[in-house]
Amino acid sequence: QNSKQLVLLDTINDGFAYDIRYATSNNFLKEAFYDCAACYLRPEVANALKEANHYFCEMGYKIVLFDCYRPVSAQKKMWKVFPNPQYVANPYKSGSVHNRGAAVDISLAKLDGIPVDMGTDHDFFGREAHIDNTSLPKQVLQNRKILQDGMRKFGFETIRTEWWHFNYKKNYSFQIIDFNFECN
Ligand SMILES: C[C@@H](N)C(=O)N[C@H](C)C(=O)O
Ligand SMILES: [Zn+2]
Repeated sequence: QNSKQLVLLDTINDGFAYDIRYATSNNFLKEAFYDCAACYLRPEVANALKEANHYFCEMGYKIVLFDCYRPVSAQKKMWKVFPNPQYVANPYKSGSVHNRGAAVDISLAKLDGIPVDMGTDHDFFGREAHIDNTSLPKQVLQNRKILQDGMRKFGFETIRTEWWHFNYKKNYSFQIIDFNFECN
């Protein structure tokens, strides 16, 4: 049942760059807690993201994926380390839109792979990552605007505290999915 609710993004489109942080130790838990670097999403979310990537590609960028569907067990691990609902959704309340296969953590890179400067790294939990923080270099503000404007065109919404996080429009009305990554 669950595997039908989610699709692997690379079976829909191969134009994305992958940097799935929770499959590596380069994340705020400092340990890999995904079995593989996969991006699972609900089909309608995957299709919207494909359209967004096409739009960015025409502008000379591609989407870099940091996180897509996130198992509830992973959300609980995060909450144990950093129980601050401004930055990590509480798995014991409504949970995260990632747990519903309808949120992504992303950035942009140029088509040659050079990362675009967004001012902080993924999962920098502080004021510099907030999208209403205008005390940042002009180029960073411009880069974030390109990302946000592009994503909004395809049905994605921002959250105030994380420039990298986007919820697909129906967000919390999607059911939580309990699924473990299928890895080759
Ligand atoms: C943990 C961070 N990458 C993230 O996705 N935060 C939001 C608020 C979430 O947990 O849904
Ligand atoms: Zn997120």
